[in-house]
Amino acid sequence: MEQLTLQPISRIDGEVNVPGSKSLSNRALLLAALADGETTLTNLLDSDDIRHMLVALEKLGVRYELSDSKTECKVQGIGGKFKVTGETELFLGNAGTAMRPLCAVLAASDVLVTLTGEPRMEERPIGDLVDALLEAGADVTYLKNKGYPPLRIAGGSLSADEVSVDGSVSSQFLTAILMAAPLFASDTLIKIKGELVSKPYIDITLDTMAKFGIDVVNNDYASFEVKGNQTYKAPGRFMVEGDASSASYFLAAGAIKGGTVKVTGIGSKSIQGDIRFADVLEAMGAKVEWDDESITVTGAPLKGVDLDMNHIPDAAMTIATTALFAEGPTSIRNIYNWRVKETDRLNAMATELEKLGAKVEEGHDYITVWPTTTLNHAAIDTYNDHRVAMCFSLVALSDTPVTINDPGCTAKTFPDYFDRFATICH
Ligand SMILES: O=C(O)C1=C[C@@H](OP(=O)(O)O)[C@@H](O)[C@H](O)C1
Ligand SMILES: C=C(OP(=O)(O)O)C(=O)O
Repeated sequence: MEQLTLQPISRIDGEVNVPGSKSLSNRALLLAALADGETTLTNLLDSDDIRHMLVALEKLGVRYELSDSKTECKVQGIGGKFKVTGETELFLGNAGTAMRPLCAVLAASDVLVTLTGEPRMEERPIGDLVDALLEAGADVTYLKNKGYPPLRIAGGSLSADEVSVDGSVSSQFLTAILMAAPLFASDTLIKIKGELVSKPYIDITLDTMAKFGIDVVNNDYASFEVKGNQTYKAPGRFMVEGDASSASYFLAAGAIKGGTVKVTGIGSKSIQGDIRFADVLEAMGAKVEWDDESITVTGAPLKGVDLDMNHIPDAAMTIATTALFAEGPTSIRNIYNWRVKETDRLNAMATELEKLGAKVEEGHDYITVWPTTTLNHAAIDTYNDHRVAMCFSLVALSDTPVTINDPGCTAKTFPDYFDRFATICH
């Protein structure tokens, strides 16, 4: 297995332009494919999750041209539902932003498809989304375990005056129904069951749909109204913002060991909820400056915090390792769904932090981390989880080296993460 050892870093300083947002890239690609007209996407993320969406769209008959850098893509929209004859298999890796929205859109299209993925994808729930689609008349069957991919979808006309979707495990189920609902044969009232998690991702969905010409009525996140029989309209150009979750590692490094780190490509105008990660760093004691297109963090002594981070589930992982550098314990709360992402992240983070010598309490839906004066040099297992690999790079900001097992797993969302991280390490 490949390993990367990072030696202790004495100073952090610099500017980093983060690659395009995963969440926006995959939403915009799918809507550009469905839209009437041509869309040029710029600053597209080039990573495994996006590649899976691109390959799937190609198999669904969508024509696009990808630039050599793979960050610009001209998509010829099909102007309606997908129509493919014969049976098609789409392999979607471990990309939730491909699996969930494609599942819903394909259920409403004229296709016969199987959706498959990596072994971990077969353990990531999708039953709440399938249940909602069944209410609208979809034909979806589980090929292995009930409630999990792989799935077989015999697409067709969907309609329901009302569908209810449970939002308490993943917001991606609601995102998927929202994106598919304009293709339904009737107007739909989408009602949310349970406590909606990761709410800011719904704002990304609604904002992207609006840019593709579809307005949704949002009744305070309790229900949503979407008109049926609509066609997405190509906006001409769609510029993908930088990825706010990817920014978190650089911003945290600045907070811990700055110097000053300026991240460009996202800023106060960003639609991504993960920009609120900078507020957590500020609450811990770092100095944060906002611009429309950048966020700048300057280091200061940090103190532990006790916060609900349900709204920033991905960036919150970065707080778990930042906590090693704060005075006093840090609790990250209301993050049960860490358990159903790339790995059981609550367990993975607790296990790896303990290897470093930190005291950790792993709760059902929270984690508390106590800093320790000396850290052990450990080989961090990454569980094929890009974020475990990236957030443990921060351990090198201590006096102890850190070894990251399988650093290549960052390819899911940030293939050259370690090279970019090196540019701010001095
Ligand atoms: O819609 C999205 O783009 C995402 C929603 C979040 O998932 P959950 O809603 O499952 O928390 C997030 O963790 C994921 O990385 C991306
Ligand atoms: C949870 C994540 O990914 P996915 O989009 O596959 O859910 C993530 O990127 O942290």
